[in-house]
Amino acid sequence: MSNVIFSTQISKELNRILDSTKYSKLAVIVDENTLKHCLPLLDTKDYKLIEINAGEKYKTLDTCTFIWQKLTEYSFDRHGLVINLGGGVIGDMGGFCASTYKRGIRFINIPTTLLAQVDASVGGKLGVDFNGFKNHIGLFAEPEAVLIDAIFLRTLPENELKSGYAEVIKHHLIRDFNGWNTLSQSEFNSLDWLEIIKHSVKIKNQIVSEDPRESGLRKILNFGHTVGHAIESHFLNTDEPLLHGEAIALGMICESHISFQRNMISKDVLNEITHHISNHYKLRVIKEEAFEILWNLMGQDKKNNTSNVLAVLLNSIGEATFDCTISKKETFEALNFLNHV
Ligand SMILES: NC(=O)c1ccc[n+]([C@@H]2O[C@H](COP(=O)([O-])OP(=O)(O)OC[C@H]3O[C@@H](n4cnc5c(N)ncnc54)[C@H](O)[C@@H]3O)[C@@H](O)[C@H]2O)c1
Ligand SMILES: O=C(O)C(=O)C[C@@H](O)[C@H](O)[C@H](O)COP(=O)(O)O
Ligand SMILES: [Zn+2]
Repeated sequence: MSNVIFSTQISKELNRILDSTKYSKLAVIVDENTLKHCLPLLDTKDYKLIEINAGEKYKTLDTCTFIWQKLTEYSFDRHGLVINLGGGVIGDMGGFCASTYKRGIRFINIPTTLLAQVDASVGGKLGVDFNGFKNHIGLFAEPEAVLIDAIFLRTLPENELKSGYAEVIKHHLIRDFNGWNTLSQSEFNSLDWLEIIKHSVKIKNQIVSEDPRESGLRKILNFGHTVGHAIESHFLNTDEPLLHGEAIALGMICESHISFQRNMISKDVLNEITHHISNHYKLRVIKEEAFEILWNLMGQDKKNNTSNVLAVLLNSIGEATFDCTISKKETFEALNFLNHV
């Protein structure tokens, strides 16, 4: 379970932690946006800056090589400390690089996007994309601490805020029926982000503490991701890539459709979920020729067993079930449903 600290004085809080931690050298990993918008909110001294390119398409082993090269150039030893200042890409990749450098040095996450604050910075899943497959190379390792301050959201573009909101929707759909009723009736622009972040972190931490290495229950945090990751990967290198949360939102519609087809949820529930998602996200038409490509991408999902594509389905709002084998036929029907929402 991650050690999450909520603060409204991020700089002070970080300095307090650094003052009480022994380390030989300090590195801060940023991308061009967090360099501009987030680093100025900290007054940390004596650190080496490692700047990478922003965005999912740089979540690769090549960027890891660059980070490992920098740590080596700066002569980091095993007592070095890394701060990941950024969204989920920096958190996943910076944590992976730290955890593998000289067999592992410590890292602190300072998530600066809604998505990273509600989901990615918590739970210890680290890694990078590989050969077009999401998070294909990685490991589990916990940060020393996760420092969350909603002040970072002030500079976050609206589409990135909405991307993070998809994981909030997910947390409610898998675990919180009452919360969903409130959330789905609220105006997006009047949501209290700090409360939302705290609630999502609580849900995620509860699940992760029961099953840190995803041998069972933790798989429910992957609702929407079997189809969603395939959609995200497929569009990543096109002119119209989707953000992670945007793809997961579409994946949640598809996986809800499969749940409906199996009489696990009613038509009304499917409509309610689809309506809420389509109100917040621009839906994408996926050409039928691409269905087969998506199915092949799903063939590499980390939840699968040797012969089946496995997904998380809903029994009702607030209750999810994992290890459900999904067929190609019902997946294509779900994609077809998505195309006609
Ligand atoms: N490890 C996990 O449990 C977990 C959970 C969910 C998602 N993820 C991963 O997280 C990644 C997505 O994370 P993300 O949505 O944060 O993407 P991201 O890290 O690419 O950040 C989104 C964009 O926002 C910019 N940005 C960051 N903070 C900003 C700020 N405060 N102001 C202005 N701009 C800012 C970034 O530079 C980037 O361009 C995906 O790779 C996904 O697979 C991991
Ligand atoms: O923490 C988890 O467990 C999750 O599944 C959270 C997801 O939102 C996240 O996108 C995660 O990185 C997906 O994991 P993966 O194992 O399918 O790559
Ligand atoms: Zn996700």
